[in-house]
Amino acid sequence: MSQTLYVVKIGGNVIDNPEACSRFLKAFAQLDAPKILVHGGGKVATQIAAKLQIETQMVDGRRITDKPMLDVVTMVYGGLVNKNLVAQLQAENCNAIGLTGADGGIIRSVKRPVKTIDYGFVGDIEAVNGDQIDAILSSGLTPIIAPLTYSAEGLLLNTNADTMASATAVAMSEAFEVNLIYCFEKKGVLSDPDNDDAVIAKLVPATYEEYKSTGVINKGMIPKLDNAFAALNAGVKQVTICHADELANAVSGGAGTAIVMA
Ligand SMILES: Nc1ncnc2c1ncn2[C@@H]1O[C@H](COP(=O)(O)OP(=O)(O)O)[C@@H](O)[C@H]1O
Ligand SMILES: CC(=O)N[C@@H](CCC(=O)OP(=O)(O)O)C(=O)O
Repeated sequence: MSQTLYVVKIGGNVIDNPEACSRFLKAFAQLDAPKILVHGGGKVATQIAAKLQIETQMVDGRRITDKPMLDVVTMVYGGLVNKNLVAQLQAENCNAIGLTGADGGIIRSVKRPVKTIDYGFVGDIEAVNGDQIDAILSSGLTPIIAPLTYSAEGLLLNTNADTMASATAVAMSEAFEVNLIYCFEKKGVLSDPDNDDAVIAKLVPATYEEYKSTGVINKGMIPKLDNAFAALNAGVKQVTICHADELANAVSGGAGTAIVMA
């Protein structure tokens, strides 16, 4: 049996809350196996853009990224957020290395083609270099990956962090038993949006479709679950969606929502 690898994604609402983020990083640092952190930061990007009088426009959970917005997300994701996470992890004795998808050529994408909507500088992932990530892990480092990728033409592209986590988990499942954990500010996928304790313990595709059609599952949870099921279908061993405070329990299936095929 191959070794366990944790691929953990942390969302923008937690990153924006210093106390919650610090508790999460402590728990992440203590995971006792090779691990990768993929982070978002959408909320911080929106705040900084507003300060610069750049308006944010989201379509289907994706940010319309023109050149000024690309500059903002590059500074925020690749700089401000990524480097602060790395510094805090160093203090927790986790030897983190901050990377975008362009660093080491780890995640390449293609600029999203213009159909009805022009998303601008947004990338759709084409390839993840699992061997390069494996080499970084083998040197004892923990990659902290920002939601930016690069194209063959040399563009830097804004890329959804949930998708980056899923694609990374899939690529790494050739060499590891990958446990993919999406951490955010709720206890899991809820069967009642008004009740924060109504956590679905196990979510199968049929129930997902039903909750989607009735609107119980909506907004950002839809692409997150599409990414979760895609990862499971492509060889990732375990996928969980949980509260950022419950990472330690979620790795063993003791918290959050387990995403399962049956
Ligand atoms: N059934 C549901 N259970 C939990 N969250 C849901 C549900 N339906 C929609 N959501 C929304 O999905 C959001 C998570 O998606 P998103 O904002 O993309 O996450 P992240 O912070 O990880 O980037 C939650 O903040 C919540 O408002
Ligand atoms: C193309 C696109 O939409 N990229 C996302 C990347 C950040 C992200 O995914 O952050 P969260 O996980 O905090 O939502 C964005 O700019 O919002």
